[in-house]
Amino acid sequence: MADAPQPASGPPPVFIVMGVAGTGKTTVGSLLARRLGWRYADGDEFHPRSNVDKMAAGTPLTDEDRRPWLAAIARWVDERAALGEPGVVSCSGLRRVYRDRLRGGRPQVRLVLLEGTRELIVRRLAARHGHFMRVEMLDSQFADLELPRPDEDVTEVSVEPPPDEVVDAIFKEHPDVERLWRRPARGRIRRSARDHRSPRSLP
Ligand SMILES: Nc1ncnc2c1ncn2[C@@H]1O[C@H](COP(=O)(O)OP(=O)(O)OP(=O)(O)O)[C@@H](O)[C@H]1O
Ligand SMILES: O=C(O)[C@H](O)[C@@H](O)[C@H](O)[C@H](O)CO
Repeated sequence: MADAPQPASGPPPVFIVMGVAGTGKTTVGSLLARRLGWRYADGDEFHPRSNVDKMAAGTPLTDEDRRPWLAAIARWVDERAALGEPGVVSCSGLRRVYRDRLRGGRPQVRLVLLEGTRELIVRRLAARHGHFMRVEMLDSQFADLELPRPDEDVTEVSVEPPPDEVVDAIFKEHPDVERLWRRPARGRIRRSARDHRSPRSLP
């Protein structure tokens, strides 16, 4: 991180973008990372195959199923710190115990919860194709969701506006990241033809 001003101490920030399936974690998380020039990792990539198969078959995950997945995401956060790099990772983070596990001993973690009504998310999931997580799973996701209490210091943002505005709302609550941690437009200069395509169509 040669050209970003370093804060007084501690590892660079890592955002964990959370929310029930279909709230836009991938869409918003990857855009947030792109606008900051940071690395993005998708929480779905950390699931063991057995979890993906289970979700695809329409069975909600249990605490036990989620344990190795959360551990793998926590490892990614720790790797960022070891490299001295910031990052963004998505993770549903539905229950408080999961959030505590992810942020425990990691002061650089900033939790962001994406929020939308069931009706809005149903509409978006119904319009999304080719994803293992189907709209039928949404009720179980809302059932597991434990809304953060004020002591958790979670940034809650509505996903009703378009993705760019959702990211603006996150920046508004974290004004230091753009000022201190935005990386030069490396991604923009080198971005591939693929990145020039418009994002997945938004309903
Ligand atoms: N702010 C937004 N406005 C309009 N459409 C959106 C917005 N955010 C996401 N979408 C659309 O909603 C759908 C779900 O978004 P996305 O796949 O990013 O959610 P997700 O939380 O990552 O889902 P999952 O947890 O199942 O992986 C996608 O089709 C996406 O294009
Ligand atoms: O916690 C969970 O129930 C799951 O991990 C899901 O939330 C998925 O990771 C994802 O959000 C679906 O695509």
